[in-house]
Amino acid sequence: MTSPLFVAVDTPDLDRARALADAVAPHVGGLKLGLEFFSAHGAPGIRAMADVGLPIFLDLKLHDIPNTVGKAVAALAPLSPAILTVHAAGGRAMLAAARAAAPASTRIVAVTLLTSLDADDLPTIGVAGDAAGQVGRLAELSRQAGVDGIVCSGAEVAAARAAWPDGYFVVPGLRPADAALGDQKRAVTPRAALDAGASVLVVGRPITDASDPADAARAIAATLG
Ligand SMILES: O=c1ccn([C@@H]2O[C@H](COP(=O)(O)O)[C@@H](O)[C@H]2O)c(=O)[nH]1
Repeated sequence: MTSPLFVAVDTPDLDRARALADAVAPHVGGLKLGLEFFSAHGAPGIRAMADVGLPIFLDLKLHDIPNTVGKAVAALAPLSPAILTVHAAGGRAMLAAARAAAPASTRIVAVTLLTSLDADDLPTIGVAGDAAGQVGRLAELSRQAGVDGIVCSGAEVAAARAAWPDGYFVVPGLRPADAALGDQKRAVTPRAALDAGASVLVVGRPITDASDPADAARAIAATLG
């Protein structure tokens, strides 16, 4: 079975990204490339990373008016990402435009509430209530808009799975028990997220900042088996 573990290759250095990907490839199911890498290398960089032979998760978190997001998704289609992110807060029409513009082979997943935010942050961004409520509302909007799933933290994925049994749930902000949180605030372990119903587990710095990234990826993968 394909591993649900995707490594977040967050670096602007193409040689380092490629070396990291080659090192961890035997232990992961895919590569997540986001704003840091894409801003530095664009489409040619994504093609270079696709040569590793793993599915590519393009985490660009698109958030704009429906026409702009639809055209951006269409422009990205030649890269054939397995997963592409948009922000659920862009609204129903934007989500539907993203889904309509993507190839069938690309899963469109909508970011609900960033895992770097917690209850203290919610009033500062105009959200009343708690994280679970906000994720639940945006998950339902995403489902109704016809996208494939959502991005949420491991703390919300069980409820999301219960409400949307065939949804595709991407969970970042994961940390092995002894790992530094960094800027993540709603972290759980990769195993806990998998048990709660995650489809994809995203792990970055606990692997990429390790002295031996391949061994760190192998150790996390071993907890999932
Ligand atoms: O809510 C979100 C959405 C995306 N991310 C991305 O996942 C990785 C996490 O990296 P770590 O080093 O494991 O913290 C990173 O690329 C984020 O852009 C997220 O963390 N939370």
